[in-house]
This record gives sequence, structure tokens and C-alpha cells, in this order.
Amino acid sequence: MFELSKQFRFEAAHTLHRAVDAEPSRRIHGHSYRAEVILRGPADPVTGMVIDLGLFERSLAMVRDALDHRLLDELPDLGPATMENLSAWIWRRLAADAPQLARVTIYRDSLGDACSYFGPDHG
Ligand SMILES: Nc1nc2c(c(=O)[nH]1)N=C([C@H](O)[C@H](O)COP(=O)(O)OP(=O)(O)OP(=O)(O)O)CN2
Ligand SMILES: [Zn+2]
Repeated sequence: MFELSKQFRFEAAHTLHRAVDAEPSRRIHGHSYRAEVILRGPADPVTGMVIDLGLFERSLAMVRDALDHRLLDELPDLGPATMENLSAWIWRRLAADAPQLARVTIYRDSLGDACSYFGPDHG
């Protein structure tokens, strides 16, 4: 069993309705995000790879393009633009191309925030 990971960064804006810091959160504001995607599985005996990272990078580039410099509130299938929903959204986008998906983690490094999603089979 091997574990492969790739990371990408994106900048995005959002609004959020919440009980604390309600007013500044409701205004449009931005964050710098880092996404880490983990794949787990055996290496193919012929290729020696869990997945060709070149192929995987293409899928990640499409996901990043849909998020970078966007107003996340406008993503139709995201829901409230929290790190929880972002990690699950990235999972849904990648699952068909990468059945070895094991975890998607969203980081907001400047705030010390992180949130991981382990897929629908883990609640
Ligand atoms: N469980 C979650 N809680 C919150 C999320 C989230 O994604 N999941 N997101 C936010 C907001 O995005 C918010 O902008 C971050 O708020 P906060 O930690 O208060 O940081 P700020 O920089 O906006 O505020 P400071 O007071 O300047 O630290 C909130 N909660
Ligand atoms: Zn925010």
C-alpha cells in the first residue's frame, strides 16, 4: 500500500452567515487556500505507479481552475462556502478520475485552519 499526495493553492472570496463575527463574515472577503489530496493504493506492477501523477495533475488543474479567483458563493453545488463543503466538493470532482482517493484537506495557513474529508463512506 502506498500513499501519494499532491497540493495546490487557490485564492477565493466568499461570504458566510454565522453567529460569531457575523457582520464581517457576511461581507465579501477573501482567503488563501491550500488543498492537499491524498491517494492510497497499491502500485501497478507494470507501471510501478499508484496513478500517473501527470494524469492526476490534469484533474487537479481543472478543479483549481473552478476555484481560483472565484466568488465561492457562486459555485452552484457547493452550499455555504466553508472548508467542510470545499473539501467534500473537491472529493466529488475527483472521485471518478481517482478511485484511490483517501482524503482531501483544505488549509487556510494564515489562520491556522484545516479541515479534512475522508469520503462519503466515513460519514
Ligand atoms: N467550521 C468552520 N468554521 C468557520 C469556517 C469554516 O470554513 N468552517 N469559516 C469561517 C470563515 O471563513 C471566516 O472568514 C474565518 O473566520 P475567522 O476564523 O474568524 O478568521 P477571520 O480572519 O475572518 O477573522 P479574525 O477575527 O480576523 O481572525 C469561520 N468559521
Ligand atoms: Zn471567510
